[in-house]
Amino acid sequence: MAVLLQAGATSSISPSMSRRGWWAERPSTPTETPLTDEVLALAKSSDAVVLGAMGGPKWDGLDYSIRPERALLALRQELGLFANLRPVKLFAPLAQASTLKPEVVAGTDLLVVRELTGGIYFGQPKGVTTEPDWSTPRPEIERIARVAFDAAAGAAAG
Ligand SMILES: CC(C)[C@H](C(=O)O)[C@@H](O)C(=O)O
Repeated sequence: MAVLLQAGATSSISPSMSRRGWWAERPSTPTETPLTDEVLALAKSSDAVVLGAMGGPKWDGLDYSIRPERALLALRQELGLFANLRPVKLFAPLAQASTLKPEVVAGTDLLVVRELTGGIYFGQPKGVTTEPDWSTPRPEIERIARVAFDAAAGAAAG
């Protein structure tokens, strides 16, 4: 947030930020949902949501319904954030820090595109079938493929 505020201070963008969520406000022993209706409404009315890393051993014993990552999953679903872009780029000076041989990682520059709101991500439908119903997954697959191919086309164009 400090970086974003600094960026705002030196540009024409003036971010107004609100740090919310139980992990931000009451990180001791939460007993309620990690994403309240109020915080969700705030997220929906915002131009952007910055979500930092969450979770940790401290919260491992919590019931699944109130674990920190439930907020992450709910935000993704409620905001329709289906495309997750995870760039993997090797900075040459860090090649020696990799567990892989430098000659193997040299030049690594790729983008992992991950679907985050569809039935497949949430493990739906459950069970095993020899004749899957593609009516729902097909649009989900097409939209994430479009994001991936657009990114690839953009990268190829330089
Ligand atoms: C919390 C977990 C379900 C989530 C995921 O794997 O989707 C997170 O680890 C991530 O990488 O965004």
